[in-house]
Amino acid sequence: MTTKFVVEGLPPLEPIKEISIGEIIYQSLLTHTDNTPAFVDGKTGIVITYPQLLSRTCSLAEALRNTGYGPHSTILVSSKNHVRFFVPVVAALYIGAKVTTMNPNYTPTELTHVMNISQPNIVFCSEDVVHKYADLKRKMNFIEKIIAIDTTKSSVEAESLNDFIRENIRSMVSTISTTVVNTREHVAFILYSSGTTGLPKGVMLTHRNINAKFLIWKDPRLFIEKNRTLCVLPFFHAYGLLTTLTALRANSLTVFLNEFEPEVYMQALQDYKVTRLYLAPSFLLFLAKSPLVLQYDLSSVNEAICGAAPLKKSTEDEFKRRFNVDISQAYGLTESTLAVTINGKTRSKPGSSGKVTPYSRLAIRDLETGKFLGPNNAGEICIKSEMVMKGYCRNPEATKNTFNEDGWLLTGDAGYYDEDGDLFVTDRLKELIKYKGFQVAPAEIEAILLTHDEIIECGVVGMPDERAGEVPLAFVVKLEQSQLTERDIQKFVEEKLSNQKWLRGGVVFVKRIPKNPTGKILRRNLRLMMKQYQSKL
Ligand SMILES: Nc1ncnc2c1ncn2[C@@H]1O[C@H](COP(=O)(O)OP(=O)(O)OP(=O)(O)O)[C@@H](O)[C@H]1O
Ligand SMILES: O=C(O)[C@H]1CSC(c2nc3ccc(O)cc3s2)=N1
Ligand SMILES: [Mg+2]
Repeated sequence: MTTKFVVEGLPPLEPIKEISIGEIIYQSLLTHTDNTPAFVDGKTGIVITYPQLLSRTCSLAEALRNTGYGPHSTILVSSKNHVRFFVPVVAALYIGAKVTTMNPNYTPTELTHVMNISQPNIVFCSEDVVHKYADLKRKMNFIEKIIAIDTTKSSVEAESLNDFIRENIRSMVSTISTTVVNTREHVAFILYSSGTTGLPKGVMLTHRNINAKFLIWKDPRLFIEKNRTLCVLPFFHAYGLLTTLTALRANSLTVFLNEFEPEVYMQALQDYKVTRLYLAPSFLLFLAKSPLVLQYDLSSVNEAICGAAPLKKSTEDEFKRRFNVDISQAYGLTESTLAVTINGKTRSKPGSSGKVTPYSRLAIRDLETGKFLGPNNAGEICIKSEMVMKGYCRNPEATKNTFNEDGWLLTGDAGYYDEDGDLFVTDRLKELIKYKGFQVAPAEIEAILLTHDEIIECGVVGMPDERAGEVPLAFVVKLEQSQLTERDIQKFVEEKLSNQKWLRGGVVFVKRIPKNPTGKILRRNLRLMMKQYQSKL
């Protein structure tokens, strides 16, 4: 296999050590003796300090060991963002248990799908979803115990976290001997991809994957290490989980919110003099456009990090005018422990997702021949990295289909890199619309629709058509008072895009576009809406 047309990552500053992330986090918590907060609930002001976090995680780890849990176990954390969310996460990592997380808003059907993948032995959840897991426990014999993390009251179905710890150790401890693991093989996390295209898959990330991520976040060429972070992203998704775990390792402050309430978000940003914002395009759009933002002091912010989906250049420019901060765009997947390219402090080009990170390599593969292409040629983005997953949990078939014969991760995304090695992500291959042999990118039509003043949100999918194969169909959320018609919108697109991209499938006006917690369009849900629309044609 030629190494020609492979983009090497930034040379690493240090080698990846063979120590568990439980030990790495434990060592950094030990150094943090002053009574400063690790987590603050941005809405209630409730705090857990670093010394409290150290004693709770060590005590819970001991209690888990005393009840038979260890490197053979899988521990589930399923809760809305909470000041104690990371207590079971870190305690599990100390004892070498695998950590899996799930969206507490999942329906029983969705939970059944993901539970059968990771098969957790013990569930740490918020009190409001104990009943869901108690129902599942009656059907799934691998679930042994349920512990509620946000209450002091135990119930028949779930012990409180404090009761579980108190009943299983003699006294609180603030030291632990963490379990030694084979960091290249031992799974640290089983995390679910966003379920944008198909049903979520259980991505297995090893301790070595996470170690590499920690080192990248420590890299002064890319990020400012010490920070005060505001995170409204869900801790149960890779983005919120891994970036917050990195903040813990760096002994930084994480101010979190449970949901995105604009006034609360802005007040927290100002009150806690937040320096780093983790964003997805939908939040960034609000910060760039909303008049509310201008009523607050934004001067503390010196880093804005955005990934997950394409970010329009105009939005990036508007944000920069307001915050006077360059956005660090990043590209990655759950399967690559998130970002493998980062447009970090050494900012390269607007609209680019930046340069390849240390410990990673990137190539662009021709869709027909599979051969790697040179600069400014679009094709499938392929990744090799110390951060690439071990595989999909209990899904060897999907794992095999996700790598090529040389072990490159096939991302399913289309893009190109320029002569400086800066990556530009153009679309997702799985979503391309096939109109008479043309490949039409939904994101391109969506970007045009969003330039219309009366269109708030939109999502484009390919509708089956016996003559053309597929035709673009747009779901549109328009301003309440807008008189826009289907034909107006079709003409708007016809004036701006070439023939194959016209909305021959039509336009459907809807109240909202289905999105996942990081603001990505759930196209498989759009396809279900399309089927309902088609049945009425
Ligand atoms: N900077 C970016 N620009 C464009 N797209 C991005 C960017 N960062 C991430 N993405 C998109 O997000 C995807 C990775 O997201 P994630 O792993 O959360 O799940 P998903 O791929 O959206 O869902 P699923 O794999 O379950 O269908 C990438 O494959 C890419 O399509
Ligand atoms: O890992 C990082 O460095 C941070 C910087 S921004 C980023 C993101 N990558 C993805 C990939 C998929 C997704 O659904 C969200 C994000 S945010 N990760
Ligand atoms: Mg994916």
